[in-house]
Amino acid sequence: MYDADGVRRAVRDLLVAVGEDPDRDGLAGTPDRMARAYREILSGAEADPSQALATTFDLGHDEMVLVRDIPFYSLCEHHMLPFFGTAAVAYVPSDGRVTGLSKLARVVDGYARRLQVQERLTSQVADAVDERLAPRGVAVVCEAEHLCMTMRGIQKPGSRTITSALRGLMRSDERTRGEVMSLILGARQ
Ligand SMILES: Nc1nc2c(ncn2[C@@H]2O[C@H](COP(=O)(O)OP(=O)(O)OP(=O)(O)O)[C@@H](O)[C@H]2O)c(=O)[nH]1
Ligand SMILES: [Zn+2]
Repeated sequence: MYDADGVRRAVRDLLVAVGEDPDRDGLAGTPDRMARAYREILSGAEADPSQALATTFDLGHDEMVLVRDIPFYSLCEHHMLPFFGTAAVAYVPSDGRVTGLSKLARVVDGYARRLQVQERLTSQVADAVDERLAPRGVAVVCEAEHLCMTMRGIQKPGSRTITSALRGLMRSDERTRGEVMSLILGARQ
């Protein structure tokens, strides 16, 4: 349960702990701003993002559907610093049962808006599509920059992490896997 008052208090304490004056002009509203910002950024934690996939329809389409270049923003659970990039979600419908294209982006958003690691984000999206649509195969690929690796620590700006989660046909059938991976990764610079 998100506790906005608790976040305000904690941010005020944090400002003091880092040697700031929480009452100075620029900072007076910061605890409240951060409480509102975190409510938004972490809003996926209290949701079941897979519900977005409850709406399905029968289009009689049995070939692969791929939505790629879906931007996402998340917070790494180790440092609470942003990691952000793009996700691609592909599936091969069974019985022509498909979902709205925007719903795939909603699922990515929902699982990104919580304290995360990139691997879990990737597999949660794949599992949600797998469970809700019961497709013949699912592939999810996320590519992201982690600020904990670029603005601090090892400081490797420009380094990108790619994670994938494959289910069903996308995992077991070499040709399908090759096709989806080249569609997802092929056009990248
Ligand atoms: N596997 C994985 N690791 C992540 C992710 N986000 C951050 N990390 C890593 O989590 C690790 C935490 O390592 P620790 O040694 O506990 O923390 P640290 O001392 O801050 O580590 P450094 O970042 O190496 O300075 C680091 O190697 C991060 O790069 C993620 O999404 N997936
Ligand atoms: Zn981190």
